[in-house]
Amino acid sequence: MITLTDIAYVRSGVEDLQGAVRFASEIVGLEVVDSDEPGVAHLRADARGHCLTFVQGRSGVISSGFTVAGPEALAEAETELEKQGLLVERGDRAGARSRGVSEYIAFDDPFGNRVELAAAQFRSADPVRLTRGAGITEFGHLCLDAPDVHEAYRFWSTTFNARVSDWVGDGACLMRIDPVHHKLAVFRGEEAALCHINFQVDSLDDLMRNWHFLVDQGVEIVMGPGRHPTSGSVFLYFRGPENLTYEYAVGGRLIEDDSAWTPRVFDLEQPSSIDMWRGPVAPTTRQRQLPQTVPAATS
Ligand SMILES: O=C(O)c1cccc(O)c1O
Ligand SMILES: [Fe+2]
Repeated sequence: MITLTDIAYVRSGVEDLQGAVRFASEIVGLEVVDSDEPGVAHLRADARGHCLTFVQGRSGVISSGFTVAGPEALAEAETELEKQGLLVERGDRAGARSRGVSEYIAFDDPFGNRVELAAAQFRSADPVRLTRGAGITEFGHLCLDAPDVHEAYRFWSTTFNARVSDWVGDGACLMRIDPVHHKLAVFRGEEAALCHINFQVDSLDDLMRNWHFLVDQGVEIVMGPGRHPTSGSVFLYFRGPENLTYEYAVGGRLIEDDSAWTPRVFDLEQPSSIDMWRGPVAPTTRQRQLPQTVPAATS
């Protein structure tokens, strides 16, 4: 079993690099990190050197990154994944540098979501300079799509240390890899995709201020403000350029004692299973997974 220690980053292809960066910084509030790579832009939310990277090119998610404990754990993971019959690619130096990690491997999950594991993600000792006072505290979770969430859970819980915290029927599997209620979620979708990327904010005031700010800026609100009965967080989903859905959330339960927690199943047919305040539920947008047409190591 491979132990994931944290989520690390999302890497996304965008046709309009400037537009994507402008939205992520001026609207979402992330810090733009200096980059000397042409056609590549990095954004920062927390102590991670960066957690969101845009690569000029075809629109769609390129990969989702996680960390393991170190180089030995990464080598073991590589062996383990190959033993399972997965095609594992070793990242090269340029790829590692671009990801802000020491070394990494890449593979596709059974549904075609590109997953990367890093031995270490570089931290930055510089204070985060959020572009506006959005109150972002951290990259909270990432959510992938797969046609069968139970099958997805079999993969994430047998190959990795992911534990289901709650189900929303056959529609969503919310998984933890540490006490945070979920850092990884899989939603039912027709094909592999990035459903959304979550940033935690400091307070309910931040979330509500952000909501008004987004509305003022003409940003499409996908859903919320609402409250998830599962994690208990207050959320707001909104749509950025090229179908990248962002979520701000505040709060969210911690599950400190694994043995004391029984995953709950909420009825997918009930709107209150996603928003216990029963706000309007809009279809979420998703960023489709780009096929790996070039070796992952250089993409
Ligand atoms: O926080 C949650 O519980 C949650 C539930 C459904 C969908 C989500 O994106 C969530 O973050
Ligand atoms: Fe979420």
